[in-house]
Amino acid sequence: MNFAAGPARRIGLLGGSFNPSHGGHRRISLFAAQALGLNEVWWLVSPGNPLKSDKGMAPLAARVASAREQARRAPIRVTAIERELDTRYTVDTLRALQRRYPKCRFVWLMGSDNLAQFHRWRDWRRIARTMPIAVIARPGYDGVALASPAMAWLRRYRMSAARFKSRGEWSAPALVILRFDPDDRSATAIRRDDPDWASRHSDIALRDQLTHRLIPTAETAPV
Ligand SMILES: Nc1ncnc2c1ncn2[C@@H]1O[C@H](COP(=O)(O)OP(=O)(O)OP(=O)(O)O)[C@@H](O)[C@H]1O
Ligand SMILES: O=C(O)c1ccc[n+]([C@@H]2O[C@H](COP(=O)([O-])O)[C@@H](O)[C@H]2O)c1
Repeated sequence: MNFAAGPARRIGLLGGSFNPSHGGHRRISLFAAQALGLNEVWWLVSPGNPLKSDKGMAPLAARVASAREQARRAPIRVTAIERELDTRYTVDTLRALQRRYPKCRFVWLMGSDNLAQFHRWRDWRRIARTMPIAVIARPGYDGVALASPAMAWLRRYRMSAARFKSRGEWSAPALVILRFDPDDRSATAIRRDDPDWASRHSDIALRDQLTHRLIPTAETAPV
């Protein structure tokens, strides 16, 4: 990607299954962008969460299509770049992204449900040393996240969103907890209420495939 000379672009990375994507993803991304002073948020639609079974997981193309729909007209890029990078573990993905986009500054975004089990991720301390982390409060998970093994280690690196936003350079580890009017939407609830969501998105995915946009990378994805 070519960037004009000038200050580094500040990018939030939200990895997820997006099975399917929902308004909560959009809302937390826009909120994080505003609170942290980000230029963009990139959604990394995961080929497969290493801790989740494939059972009930819709095809990647349908999940990407649902994410595109949610990201419309927002400074959010939808990518399935892990497929292109051939990475599955976040630690590997983040290293590869930093190598590929040296002019970007990245912050890893996740909901507090993921902080609660972050200590189970491969090389999670290395992830924290690779880039700052911002955690978005999620109804029902904040207590368990704050009491989690990862939080016991991360809390010494905690800083306010205002301090983070005003910093020219970012360093890691750094942890920002973002609190806002919590959003209780979840993909689990959508799958329960609308089990056929993926078949509708398959048509969109097929059309995208025909126009060679099935799996957008960060370069090709629309802003
Ligand atoms: N309502 C929400 N509030 C805060 N964070 C959220 C919310 N929904 C999703 N996230 C975060 O967005 C990222 C991607 O989420 P994901 O695609 O797994 O959706 P989900 O709703 O959590 O799915 P599922 O219900 O299948 O677990 C994760 O870091 C998750 O914690
Ligand atoms: O790297 C790991 O060990 C790891 C373990 C669990 C989840 N992740 C990543 O966490 C992100 C959120 O996943 P999910 O399924 O909760 O939306 C997604 O990018 C996954 O690839 C990563």
